[in-house]
Amino acid sequence: MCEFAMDQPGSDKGSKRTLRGEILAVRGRLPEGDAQEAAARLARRALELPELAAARTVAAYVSVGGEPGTRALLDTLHARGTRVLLPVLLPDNDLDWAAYAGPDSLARVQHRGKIALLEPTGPRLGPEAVLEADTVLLPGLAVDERGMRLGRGGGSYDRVLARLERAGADPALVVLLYDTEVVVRVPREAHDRPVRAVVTPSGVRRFG
Ligand SMILES: Nc1nc2c(c(=O)[nH]1)N(C=O)[C@@H](CNc1ccc(C(=O)N[C@@H](CCC(=O)O)C(=O)O)cc1)CN2
Ligand SMILES: Nc1ncnc2c1ncn2[C@@H]1O[C@H](COP(=O)(O)OP(=O)(O)OP(=O)(O)O)[C@@H](O)[C@H]1O
Repeated sequence: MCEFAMDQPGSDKGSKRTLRGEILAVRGRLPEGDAQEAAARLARRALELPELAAARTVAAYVSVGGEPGTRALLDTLHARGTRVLLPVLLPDNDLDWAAYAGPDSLARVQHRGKIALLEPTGPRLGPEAVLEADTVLLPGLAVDERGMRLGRGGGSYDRVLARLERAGADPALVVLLYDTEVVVRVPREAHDRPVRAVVTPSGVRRFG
C-alpha cells in the first residue's frame, strides 16, 4: 500500500489527474514477466469469488497496455459457459456491449486520443445490456479504503454505474488492480460510486 501521494484535501479533477499519471508511470515500468505472473494470479484470485462462480452474465473488459491482465480470466469464464459482455467505446464515452466469443472475436480499435483497445466484433447489444450483468468487473487505476475507484478519466464507468443505479440493478461491482494500487484515499467527486471489492494478484479485499 501507498507509494502514491494521494491524501490531498478536497477531491478535484487535478488531484485525480496527478494520481493517474503516477500510477500509469509505475505500470509502465513493470517487467513483462512480472505482468504475466500477476495476470495468472489475478485470474486465480478472481475465479475464487463467489460473485463470479454464481454469475450467469459477467460484464468485463479486455486488458490493454499496462493494465493487470484479464485475458486468462475471460477465457476461463467463457469456457465455463458464463456469458461475458465486453465494452465497445462510443463517441460520447458511453459504453455499448457485445458478447465475448473467444480470442478471435476481438479487434484492435484505435479511438482518438486513447490507448488502443481490444473490442468485441459480435453484434452490439446496446448500452442497456449491462443491466443483465450479475457481476461487473471494472478497470481502474486505484481504489481506496472506502471502495472509491479512480478510472482513466473518460467517465465511461461512471455512466455505467449511474445507469445501473437508475434501473435499480445491483450487480456485484469488482475492480481489478495491482496490489500497490489499493491506496488510502482516492479523490472523490459527487458522481463517483463505490465498488464492492477489489481483486489483486495477492487476494480479494471487500469494502463495507
Ligand atoms: N481495457 C480497457 N477497456 C476499456 C476501458 C479501460 O479503462 N480499459 N474503459 C474505461 O473507461 C473504456 C474505454 N475508455 C477509455 C478511456 C480513456 C482511455 C485512455 O487511453 N486514456 C488516456 C488518457 C487520455 C486523456 O488524458 O484524455 C490514458 O489513460 O493514457 C482509454 C479507454 C472501455 N474499455
Ligand atoms: N453519469 C454520467 N454521465 C455523464 N458524464 C458523467 C457521468 N458521471 C461522470 N461523468 C463525467 O465523466 C468525466 C470523468 O469522470 P471521472 O474523472 O470520475 O472518471 P473516472 O471514474 O476516472 O473514469 P471511468 O469511469 O471511465 O473509469 C467527468 O467529467 C464527469 O463529469
